[in-house]
Amino acid sequence: MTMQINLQPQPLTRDNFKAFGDVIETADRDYFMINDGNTRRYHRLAEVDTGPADGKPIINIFRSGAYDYPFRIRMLERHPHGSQAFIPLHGEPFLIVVAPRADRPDPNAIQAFIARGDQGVNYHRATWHHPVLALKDQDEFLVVDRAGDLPNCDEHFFPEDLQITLQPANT
Ligand SMILES: NC(=O)N[C@@H](O)C(=O)O
Ligand code: NI
Repeated sequence: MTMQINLQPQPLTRDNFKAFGDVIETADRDYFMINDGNTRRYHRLAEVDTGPADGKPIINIFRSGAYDYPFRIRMLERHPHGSQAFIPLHGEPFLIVVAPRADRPDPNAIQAFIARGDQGVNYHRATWHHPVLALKDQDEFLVVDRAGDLPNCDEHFFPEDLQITLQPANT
């Protein structure tokens, strides 16, 4: 018998995402002035966690195709040795699907969010998440994560009789 789980994306906020990571945004965030009063510094919105010894923080750009929604979530992944941040480069909203850190993702604990185009996310180390879910085809994201010798991407595929569906966001 197929078990169905429907995910309805909710607006991303600092509070509703804090179990999974950080929201990178300027809205309602503290800042201080630098550069002789010409620049606001929104300081330390998130930290880059590079985990064990040889980890190095790296900066990447992901250019991603967009899926059609509703979209079936067949797997989640995690990075056990470091954080991973996604910052949209073109002001486009995007979707996020996460589950709490655990040996395996709990399907009943999966949550979906929609990020505004002026929000990014920083997944904390080992947070289960779906690979980037762009809403606009070929959208680009600045991605800050970890390079190192240790394998840093665990994938978990859900059983075929578990149908997890990510619904379109109410925009
Ligand atoms: N594998 C990879 O670099 N990308 C994923 O980690 C992702 O979260 O999109
Ligand atoms: Ni990832």
